[in-house]
Amino acid sequence: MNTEKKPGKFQVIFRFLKGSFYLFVLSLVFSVLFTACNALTPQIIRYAVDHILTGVGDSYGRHLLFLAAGAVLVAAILSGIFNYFSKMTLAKGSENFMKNIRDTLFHHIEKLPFAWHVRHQTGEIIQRCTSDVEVIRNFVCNQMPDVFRIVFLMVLYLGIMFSMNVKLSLVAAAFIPVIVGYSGFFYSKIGDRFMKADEAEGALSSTVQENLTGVRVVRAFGREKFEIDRFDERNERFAGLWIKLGGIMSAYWATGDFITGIQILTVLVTGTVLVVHQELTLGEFLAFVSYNSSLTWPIRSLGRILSDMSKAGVSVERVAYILDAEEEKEEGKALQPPLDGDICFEHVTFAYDEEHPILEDMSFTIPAGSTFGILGSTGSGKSTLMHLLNRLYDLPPGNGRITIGGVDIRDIKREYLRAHIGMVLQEPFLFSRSIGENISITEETPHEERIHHAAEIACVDEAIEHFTDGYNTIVGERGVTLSGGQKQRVAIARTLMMKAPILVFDDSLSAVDAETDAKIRHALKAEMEKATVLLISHRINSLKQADLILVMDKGKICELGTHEELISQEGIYKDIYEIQMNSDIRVMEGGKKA
Ligand SMILES: Nc1ncnc2c1ncn2[C@@H]1O[C@H](COP(=O)(O)OP(=O)(O)OP(=O)(O)O)[C@@H](O)[C@H]1O
Repeated sequence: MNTEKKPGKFQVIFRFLKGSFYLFVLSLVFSVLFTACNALTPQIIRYAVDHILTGVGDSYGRHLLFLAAGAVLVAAILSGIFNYFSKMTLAKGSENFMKNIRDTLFHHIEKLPFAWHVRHQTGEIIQRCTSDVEVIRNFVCNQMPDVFRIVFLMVLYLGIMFSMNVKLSLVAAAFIPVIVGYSGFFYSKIGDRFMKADEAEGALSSTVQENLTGVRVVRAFGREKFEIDRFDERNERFAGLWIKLGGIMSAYWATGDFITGIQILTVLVTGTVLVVHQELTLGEFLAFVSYNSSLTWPIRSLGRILSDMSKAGVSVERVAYILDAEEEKEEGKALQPPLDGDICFEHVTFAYDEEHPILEDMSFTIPAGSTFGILGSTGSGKSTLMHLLNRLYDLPPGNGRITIGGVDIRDIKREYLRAHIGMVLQEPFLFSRSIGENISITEETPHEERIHHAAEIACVDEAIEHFTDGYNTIVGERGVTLSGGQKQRVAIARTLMMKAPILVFDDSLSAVDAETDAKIRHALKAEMEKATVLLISHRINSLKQADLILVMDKGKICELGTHEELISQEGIYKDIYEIQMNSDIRVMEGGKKA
């Protein structure tokens, strides 16, 4: 059990502030200076009204007026400069902060075990890495500095206001808890509605995404009307939720404006009375009104920011969930032995979860340099054997062992093991890059000749040269669409580039016609003479040249032998052989008649 104490929410955030914390501090210092400069202007106005206005007719008065105008100008220039540096350092700090989060998340996700990726939906992970990270960015880079700035502004302005007139300040300040409380309460109540609208947006965009990626299925099954109706229904729900929200928000703004209006009105009336009673000078009154109106917007937004900030906690938890997931650890001896020996499965028993055993007590040996065929019904556990061989999953202690050249693979460094086992999967994944880049993905310095040679062995060179851009043709959404068979062959070429001593073909020729399949296998055998080849296939024709063939069913070994041995005895292999031979004959006869 992991006894390490999990970091608290703020610790999670602080680790990303490394290297940029000083920028946030600088930004706050500039923001303080900016606010202080802004606070000067009403004081200059106050002085001008109380001391200059009466004597502006004489030259001394005019001199003072110019000084006051100059002071306002200097305050405006300084405030502009401080504002610029405050925003600039904040932007720099924010980008560094975001870069740190993105780097950490991506590097961490790359190192998470395969099982973790299987258990989690890609969409969910992407949402945590985008939307939740955005909420955290907003919290750290906007909301926290805003709260600091607003609180400082309130303390400074209220301090100045109280120093001018306590009575009027008490009247103005009495409204602050009402305004902050009102917007805070409102946003905390409306939060659920925003969440529902966000979910509706998610549902709407996933409908669009599914339809774009699954356009062929939609057309082939004539589901356009159904999909359009589904989209319309979701679109309507989404629009409905936002219209309702729009109504509620309008009421909120109107009520907020009303409360603020009442506050300004009260300050105006009280201030006028105080001026009339000579408890306040005209200049002080004007400065007071100016400070009061400068406080209105920040105070109104404070409640919203505070209530929004509570959402960041959930997002931090969602991102921390990914960061807390344990990376793949090397627990064995991390050896790097030569991998050209026999591969032995010894009493291998395995289950992905406790309830469903997948492999049961499987023991067999794959002689070094041989071609080893595996046949079995779907779901019988063939790919699982390969997951174990590649250490995508480790065999728990007591569940048997797998050795290569006598070394338990749990003691072989994962990275090394995987770099020496070339895997070609049934549904290969190609990156949205050029075909050449896809083939040479494992090469530090791609070599054109080697790329072409690998493509030739995989029988895909002609097809590639047929494209206008040849090996520079981009694969995927931005480029050409390769057929299933072409993709499989590009993936084979990619694996051949590894020059791995062990090659696994997991039903990876299923989309290739029988003739090309045979051609590829012969070329492969000639090229990779010494390699141990594991060939998983449903086609007897592909398997029959193998040195040994393992037949499995429901996670158990049923038969093991050469093609000749297996067809000379009753069993699954012979049954499948006969079915496939008969259907081949029927196809040939059909062809002749036609
Ligand atoms: N990562 C996984 N997590 C949980 N269960 C899995 C996982 N991979 C496969 N299984 C389950 O294990 C069983 C064996 O799957 P496996 O892919 O090994 O079969 P297979 O013989 O290769 O099938 P096919 O010929 O259809 O590819 C199946 O029931 C499958 O649902």
